[in-house]
Amino acid sequence: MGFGHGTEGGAMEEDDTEIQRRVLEEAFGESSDDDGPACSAADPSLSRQPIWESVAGIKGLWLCRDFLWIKQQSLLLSAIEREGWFSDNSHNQAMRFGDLPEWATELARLVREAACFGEVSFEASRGSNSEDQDAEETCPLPLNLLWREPLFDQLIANVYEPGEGICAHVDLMRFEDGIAIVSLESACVMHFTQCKGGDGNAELQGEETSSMRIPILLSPGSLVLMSGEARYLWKHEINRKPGYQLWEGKEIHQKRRTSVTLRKLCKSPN
Ligand SMILES: O=C(O)CCC(=O)C(=O)O
Ligand SMILES: [Fe+2]
Repeated sequence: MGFGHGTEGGAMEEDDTEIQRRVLEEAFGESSDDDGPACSAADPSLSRQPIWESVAGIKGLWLCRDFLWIKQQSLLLSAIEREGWFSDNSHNQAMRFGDLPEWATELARLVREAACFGEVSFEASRGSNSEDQDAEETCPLPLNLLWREPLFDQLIANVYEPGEGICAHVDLMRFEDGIAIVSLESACVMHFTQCKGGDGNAELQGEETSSMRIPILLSPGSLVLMSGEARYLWKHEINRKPGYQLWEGKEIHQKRRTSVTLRKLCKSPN
């Protein structure tokens, strides 16, 4: 397991990989080989509880700011670098389907663990109307999604240079509900805009309802989970044109940003 899986030989390389493996075990805890749920209330690998915030006004949108520690963030980044997807600077996006690299499987395990064990902070989620919250909304992922196998079987890694973003979209309908986005390197603002009519049409690029536009700050190491309305009835976008990356009244200094999106493909009809 782990984010380090060098392919080249050499004592140095092996040492590095071994160190990375040990660091990961300390940082992430050993992964479970059990067939059943990988975590329980007594899981000894749990050394801290991530805090989840729901996003006011958007059902099914959850943010975990402290998902990855700094050390974990750099291990994840180096695992992505080792893939060599972006080494010649000619690509800024890579996709994988089916069997994911080991580090992505580990990341998916951490997403599940965080959703299982994380604590919902109603204070941090302030602004959301607690009366509107039903029982399902106290878990960042509905249980039927949380325990599906595999949790994810598709990944996209995106690298954004300053000024680059992603235009408003709803993820394709060929992906199931329950999407995770992990942010690395630098912060950005992601905006959510409600889809007109809310019929969840594939790849909506169309009209929006009035001015419902909700920003969330994606800091490095954070995790976003989208399900239900957030996944189907809201578009998300990252606009890094000058003037759009404002947080608490201040323009965010733009640097390179890397993200990993994890999704699950819908079963194809036989
Ligand atoms: O890079 C991100 O944070 C979002 C990526 C995304 O929305 C997508 O690939 O569908
Ligand atoms: Fe997306």
